[in-house]
Amino acid sequence: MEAGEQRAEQARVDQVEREIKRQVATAEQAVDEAHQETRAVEKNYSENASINRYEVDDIAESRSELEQQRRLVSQAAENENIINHQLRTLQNLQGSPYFGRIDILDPGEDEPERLYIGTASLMNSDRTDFLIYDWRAPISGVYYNGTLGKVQYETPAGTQSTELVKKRQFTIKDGRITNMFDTNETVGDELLQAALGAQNDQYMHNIVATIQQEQNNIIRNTSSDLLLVQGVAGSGKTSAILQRITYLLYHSRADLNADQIVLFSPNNLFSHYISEVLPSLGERNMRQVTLAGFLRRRFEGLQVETLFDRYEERQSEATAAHAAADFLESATVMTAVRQYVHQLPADEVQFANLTFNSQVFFSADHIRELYQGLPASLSVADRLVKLKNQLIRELQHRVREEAKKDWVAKALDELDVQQLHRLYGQRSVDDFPDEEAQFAYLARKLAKRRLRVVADAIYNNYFIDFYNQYERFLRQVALPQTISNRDWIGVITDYQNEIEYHRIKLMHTAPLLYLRDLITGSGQNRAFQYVFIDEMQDYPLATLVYLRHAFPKAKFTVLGDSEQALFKPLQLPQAMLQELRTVLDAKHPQLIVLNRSYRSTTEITDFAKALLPDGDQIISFTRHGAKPRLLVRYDDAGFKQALLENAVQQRADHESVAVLTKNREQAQTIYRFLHQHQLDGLHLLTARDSDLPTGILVLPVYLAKGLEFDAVIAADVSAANLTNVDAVGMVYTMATRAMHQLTLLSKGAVTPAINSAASQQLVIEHEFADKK
Ligand SMILES: Nc1ncnc2c1ncn2[C@@H]1O[C@H](COP(=O)(O)OP(=O)(O)OP(=O)(O)O)[C@@H](O)[C@H]1O
Repeated sequence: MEAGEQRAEQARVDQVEREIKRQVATAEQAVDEAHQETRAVEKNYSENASINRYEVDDIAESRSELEQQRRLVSQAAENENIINHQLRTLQNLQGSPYFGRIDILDPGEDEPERLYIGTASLMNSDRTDFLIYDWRAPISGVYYNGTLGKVQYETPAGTQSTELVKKRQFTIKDGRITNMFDTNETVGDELLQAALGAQNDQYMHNIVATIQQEQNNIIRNTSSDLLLVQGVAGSGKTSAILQRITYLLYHSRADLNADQIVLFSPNNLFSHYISEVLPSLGERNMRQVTLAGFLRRRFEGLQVETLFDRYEERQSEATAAHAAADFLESATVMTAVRQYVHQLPADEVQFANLTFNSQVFFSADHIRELYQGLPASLSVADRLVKLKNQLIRELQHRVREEAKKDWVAKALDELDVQQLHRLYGQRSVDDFPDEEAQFAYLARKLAKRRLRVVADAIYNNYFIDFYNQYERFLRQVALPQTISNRDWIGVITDYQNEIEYHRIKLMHTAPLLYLRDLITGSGQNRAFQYVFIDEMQDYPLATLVYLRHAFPKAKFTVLGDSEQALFKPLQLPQAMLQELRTVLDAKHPQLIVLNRSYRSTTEITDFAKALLPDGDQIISFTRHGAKPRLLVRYDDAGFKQALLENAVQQRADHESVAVLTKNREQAQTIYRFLHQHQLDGLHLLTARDSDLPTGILVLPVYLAKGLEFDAVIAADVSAANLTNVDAVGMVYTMATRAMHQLTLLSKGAVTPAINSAASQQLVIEHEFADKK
């Protein structure tokens, strides 16, 4: 490119940088002012709120004044938030204001228009012109999708046409253009190379400057209610959905906010790993939850087995147990639940006593009688609503009776002045004709307050024993032939025992929750508009059916890589789409397949793809590094020595080195061993951890899902250690976590999962004990 051209572009960058600086200064001042305003109204509010309300003559008036002040506080805080957000967005632009330029010639125009594209929009000082267009603006779609010539792009007003006459890409660092070129492709590999080589911390980066065309299709898809993304490891699935979230938030600002989006992420570490992406784009984070967290909230009081616990257990379980789990995790079992609830006879409902002060308040028999008195033509859920209303009416009656009892008079006597005032609520002494009326009022209020626990219990459906109900379901469900009656009895007994100890296995969670929700007609959240599920290959179908039920209004974006399935056999994307389409009841499903892998060097990807029977479809990105190494040691001491040497060596070269193991126990053993040698920055990561430090991290492979590290040491890939059918998925997942360097360690003969084609991609080193 001509030097003059670069000078002209640099001059523009300088001008834009000056404008950003000016706007940052204005925004900083506005932030200060807004902050002071918030402090002032807060101070006013807290001073007034702390006045003892009972000393104020007119309580009602003081309340409404306080309410008004509270509103002022929240308005001021909201205003401060908005200005802060604007400041952050401007600061993010500083130093690297844009990365692309498109010149477009609209129909009927003589001169092309020049548009610059960055992470956010920026207007000039008199707000007449865009200096930068947000990458999510409709016209920016042309940058990612279009090659030169006639192009179309989507806008809220419909499809528009234009002509793309130039596409230019920039790398701008600290306000200097370090690289710029014109291109006809989506985003040049050169830029991508630079971006991938520059990952230098433990956080995921936003990929906005280098989004690839097929990723762009994921990001800008607004028409599908089920978007299934099947992508090989490191193909940018997670990156693409994070960009998609910011895109959706940008486009539906008026009717979508971050609280209406939920991302199911594979583990707590992952949340930390991606936490920087959205803020770097000026967006608030969506809600994030792990499956374990979601279930924990729905099973309060029970300890729910996690995916990881299940995985650990499955390694040691007999195959008979697998058949039962497979059934309980299938969509079939969910259909059976639906049918069971639909036909649930009144005498089959497992009612429970409602108690108050350890005494039966409403007996199960009484509740059943009420239920049986309701029209059988109603659905179970509708009948329950009516039953609850009846119970509430009875409770009100009981409150009146209870108010006459001695315990109430006694409790009233014991109240201090403040408590008494609170009991009066809106009323005052003068509102009552005589003392008797006053006492009756207070007694009723007190009784009502004490009996609120019963009201809550009614409201929360505590009068049905769902654990028993589910057991009844299990006892009558039609079993597939793969499960013998004897094994099934074992499953039920195990379930009962677990409940006894306040625990529940993961395989029971979806059918049990579904059963509970269908009976009570609850558990659905209609506010959520988008549900994202990452690493979907680890989600049982039954769980997906349940999530569809729990978020009935949401569009689903489901991402996965069946090759990384640590828990189940491989499935083809098309078959998966069909299956999901049914279970998620989707009207406009779409499948997008990503075959290009960006994370790892060509050498690592070539090894990983050779592991898979259909690995040919994986396209490695051309970024070269050292060949992966396989070190085979035939005794424990040699193995440990190799591990230690490698960990130290890799750490000298890299920020993050992960030692990945098959399970928790092996991670602990390795950690203890390395710990004895006092390695710098050594960490053992567990399912509870949510911080992802740099250094040498020892963790089981399932906790590394979705993450990436500069260097990976896979320990141990011996045949003795990796015997299961899922050994291939395991080695594949371990290998594809590495960005730059991969070392495999084997104690003894190597697992057959590393076949001869894969072995050819390795530098192999054997060392026998007697050689040393
Ligand atoms: N268009 C892109 N531009 C720059 N970097 C990219 C791009 N796409 C992906 N990457 C990088 O490739 C790496 C892998 O991306 P990501 O984690 O999104 O892949 P994934 O498909 O979710 O992987 P996995 O399934 O293995 O967890 C990340 O470092 C990401 O920043």
